[in-house]
Amino acid sequence: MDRIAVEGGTPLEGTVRVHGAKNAALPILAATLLAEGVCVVEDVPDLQDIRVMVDILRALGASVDYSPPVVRVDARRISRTEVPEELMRQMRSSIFLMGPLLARYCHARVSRPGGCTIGSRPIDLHLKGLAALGASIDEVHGYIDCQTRRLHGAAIYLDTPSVGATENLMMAAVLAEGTTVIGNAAREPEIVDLANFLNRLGARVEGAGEDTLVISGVQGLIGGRYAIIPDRIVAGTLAIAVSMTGGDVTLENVRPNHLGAVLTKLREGGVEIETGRDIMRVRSDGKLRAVEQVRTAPYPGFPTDLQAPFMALLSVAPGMSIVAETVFEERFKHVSELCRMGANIRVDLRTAFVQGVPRLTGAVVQASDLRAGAALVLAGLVAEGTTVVEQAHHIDRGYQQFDEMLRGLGARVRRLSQS
Ligand SMILES: CC(=O)N[C@H]1[C@@H](OP(=O)(O)OP(=O)(O)OC[C@H]2O[C@@H](n3ccc(=O)[nH]c3=O)[C@H](O)[C@@H]2O)O[C@H](CO)[C@@H](O)[C@@H]1O
Ligand SMILES: C=C(OP(=O)(O)O)C(=O)O
Repeated sequence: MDRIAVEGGTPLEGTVRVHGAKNAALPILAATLLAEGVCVVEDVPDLQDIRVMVDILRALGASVDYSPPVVRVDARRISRTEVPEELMRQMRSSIFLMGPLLARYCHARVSRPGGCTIGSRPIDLHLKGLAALGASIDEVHGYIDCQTRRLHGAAIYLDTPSVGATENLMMAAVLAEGTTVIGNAAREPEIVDLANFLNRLGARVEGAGEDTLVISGVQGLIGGRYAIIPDRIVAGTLAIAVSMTGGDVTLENVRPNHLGAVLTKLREGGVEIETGRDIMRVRSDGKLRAVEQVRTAPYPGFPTDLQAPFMALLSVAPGMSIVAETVFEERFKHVSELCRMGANIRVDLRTAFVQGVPRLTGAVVQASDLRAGAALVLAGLVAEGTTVVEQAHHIDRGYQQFDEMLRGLGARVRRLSQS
């Protein structure tokens, strides 16, 4: 298992291009199954989860040419509608195969998906929504078997604005007979990206980015070419890193308007940020202020995926900051590791009280999941001495060559590979 070693104390300087968004690319690659022609998807990041999605598409019989950052999928000769269990288990996004397989082939057999262990992560909203669209669903021996004669439009209300359920149901509804209305839909930029991709192929999805989606089913989708949006979580992580270390970094290929809540909190913490349409400059002298309250929430709220990296920042911001995690019930696993590095954080249920300390000290710490791992690398960038982040494979699920990206900005970061 790889580890990442970080020597703290170097300000970050320079320019970096942010790669395409993992959380947009994954559902879009699943959606290529819906097309009757070839799809070419550009700016797909080179990440472990993407490789798993490519393996799944190939296992189903699609012909996939994967030359990062471009993926070409020809799904005209699908031979199988069951996703192999060993691939299902490797990531949460394997659940995205359900909607497209059902819509196009009237059958899908999957097991429960894997993914970051940040809470119980049920899939009840996916299953309830698919049932409303006309799927009959049986769950036995750990497998979920769904079939239908043809999906039909329905009025669906999501009890919580689940990103994954919104995407799965959108993909199922584009080929359903009639109109589907999804109420309390998620509004994340990745939802808009998926809707834009589907519409490029001839689907009729309206309202993406708002809380009600209206999807008018069509007979079939054609192929097409599409470029994925920049990864707002990678951009946010880098902006937080610069804010902590001090320095001056220009991020290219970003959409600052996707980062509203994060930029507000960084400015509150004393960081200077200039934004253009797809560029952002972050400047900091490394002297941060505590922020009163960070509360994660569905978009446009503060993203739960940046809660851990932001907590690394707050752990060295003088004063008391309060962080409330409202999206996932077990997303504080980085706290014990930050405390191992000298942070002063107390957790009460889903609220963390962070008392900023003057300095962190390097230690051997464990990445429990993707964003927790990134947070520990960020903490290492400002810690005295050496930090070794174990289980670095979690970080590779969401950041393309994170160590190299940071080295390019002057950080002293090394990957220690173990066979
Ligand atoms: C691949 C991808 O895009 N992953 C993102 C996606 O995950 P994911 O799509 O899994 O997250 P959801 O938006 O579905 O989850 C939000 C909340 O809804 C609950 N829930 C979800 C589905 C369901 O059927 N029932 C239910 O109760 C979850 O337990 C959680 O508490 O959105 C999360 C929230 O922004 C991000 O942290 C993940 O990075
Ligand atoms: C939780 C995440 O990913 P996933 O939903 O794929 O587990 C994430 O990207 O932070």
